[in-house]
Amino acid sequence: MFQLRWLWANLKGSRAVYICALVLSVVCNAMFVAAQFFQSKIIDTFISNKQAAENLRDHRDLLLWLIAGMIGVTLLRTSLTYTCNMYYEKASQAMIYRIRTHLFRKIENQDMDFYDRYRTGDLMTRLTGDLDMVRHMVSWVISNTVANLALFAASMIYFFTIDYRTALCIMTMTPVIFFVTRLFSRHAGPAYRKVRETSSALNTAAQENISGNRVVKAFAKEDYEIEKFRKKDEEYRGANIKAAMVWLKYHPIIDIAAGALSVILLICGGYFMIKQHLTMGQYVAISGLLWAVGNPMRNMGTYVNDFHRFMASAGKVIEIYYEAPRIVDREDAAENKEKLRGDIEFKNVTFSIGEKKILDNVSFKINAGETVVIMGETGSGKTTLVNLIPRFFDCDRGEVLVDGRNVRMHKLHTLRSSIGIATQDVMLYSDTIDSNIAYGDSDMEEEYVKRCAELSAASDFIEKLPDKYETIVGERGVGLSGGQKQRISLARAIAVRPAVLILDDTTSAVDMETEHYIQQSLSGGLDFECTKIIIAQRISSSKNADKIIILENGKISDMGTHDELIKHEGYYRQIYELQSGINCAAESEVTV
Ligand SMILES: Nc1ncnc2c1ncn2[C@@H]1O[C@H](COP(=O)(O)OP(=O)(O)OP(=O)(O)O)[C@@H](O)[C@H]1O
Repeated sequence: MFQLRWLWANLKGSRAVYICALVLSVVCNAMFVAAQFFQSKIIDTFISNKQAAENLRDHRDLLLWLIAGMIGVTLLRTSLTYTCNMYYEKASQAMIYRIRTHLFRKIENQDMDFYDRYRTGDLMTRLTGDLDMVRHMVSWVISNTVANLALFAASMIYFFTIDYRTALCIMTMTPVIFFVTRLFSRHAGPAYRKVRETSSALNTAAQENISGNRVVKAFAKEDYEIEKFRKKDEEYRGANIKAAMVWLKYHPIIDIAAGALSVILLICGGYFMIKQHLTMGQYVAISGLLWAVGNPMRNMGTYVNDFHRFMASAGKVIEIYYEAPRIVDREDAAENKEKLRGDIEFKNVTFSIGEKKILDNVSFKINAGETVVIMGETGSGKTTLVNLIPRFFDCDRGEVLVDGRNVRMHKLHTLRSSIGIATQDVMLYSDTIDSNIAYGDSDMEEEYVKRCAELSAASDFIEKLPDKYETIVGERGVGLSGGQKQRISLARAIAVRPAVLILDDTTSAVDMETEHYIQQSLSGGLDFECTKIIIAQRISSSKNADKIIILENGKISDMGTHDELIKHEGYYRQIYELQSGINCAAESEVTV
């Protein structure tokens, strides 16, 4: 079974501790039999024996030894059980720590399309509930199954040493339990897979609702969302009930079979006692240990239940565990230690998502230090185009070159750390503004953080906040306006002193005056050289650009400077006329 082999592989480093725990667990359970052995000796020699009084007088030492043995075994068992549980806990926690860290690293290093395929709620379920189930398997299910099997085996061996006839009668119930458990196991698997699926859907619904609460409120759709969540909750409840019903259907049979053991012992044990195959002490010993045979039978269902829960959860964890990103460093990638310059070239680049062609034969060149504005209708492929530069995606045909080298031949870390991006969808971490700007660089000087905030026109509003740069901005920057969040995001992108600065509609939510200030800062205020690629819709952003690229349905329909583009009919001139109120055609007629 792959899941179990995977568990074993992940126990690396803690295997010795885990095996010790398993052995201790077997020893502890076998000790129940030892205690019963001392008890049966005491009864047979000092209670039910015809010479009990003489034995008590003549063999008092033996009695004391037997009592000491009983107490000693119990004390030893208790302390060993404590050690054993500690070992289980240590091994399982170490294993789950390793898996969790590995999983998180895997998720962090996935390609962009991974996040389209998996929903956040589902990934969270895998990292929490599913992992907990894996730990439960190691620390509880396996340990208890081994303990119960040891208890069952030790008791049965003891019964056989006492009287094989009585032991065989007790054993008659074993095939019944085995058969019922197998039948139950076959139905439990699908039921628990369904529980797992519905739990993930429930978590996703909750997560999406919490993070999208503002949309819900804006549209006054609380009732609609509550109803949607209720349905998911109902499905989850239904799946749980179904899974429980599977167990409840078989449980009475197992319970009856385990309960029948007492009747069997009463009838058969009584008969063999009359026939003098069994002494009173032996009968009491078997009777006293009957729970050790009955309980494992009863518990079998619980373990099978948990085993199927584990299989469903482990399957989900393993899926991510072995998920490999396609965009990785090539072995022959250049070991470029120096900062990139920022020359960019697209050579006949074509890129599709599924069957849909997003970029079609795109070619252009940007020299280091230039400012290039990309414009085009919504959905024309602007974001996709800039996403190819840091290799968020790889193009299907053609080449994307940075500093004259194909991006596939750069080390990913070198490439991406040379690019600063302020994305369309601003994400601020639940941390201080200072930490959001100096993202991941705790050594960044406060003065430099402030300088970046100034350049992005963020310092004025930050200074007015109660804790200034130490103000905590909530998840996704709750408490800040869209424009304020955009400016912090821009400061974060500048702070890495990138060779290429990509701004994807970063100033769409700021007023014209602030936008003008930001443009001035970017063109003359940066203390480092960088190529600026700006996706924008406003002519004010593109007027002074070295180059403007117009995208239409994934193709470059026009390219040039502002002055060149307004000279002829096209998308840019249309936008220019619309935004400035100037009619270019009429003006040129007047000039002529
Ligand atoms: N993950 C995806 N799966 C499928 N199609 C996608 C995906 N991402 C983008 N697209 C499609 O690719 C096309 C280009 O998207 P892109 O985001 O690059 O456009 P855009 O010009 O930046 O648009 P906007 O101005 O609205 O941001 C769109 O038609 C979009 O539907």
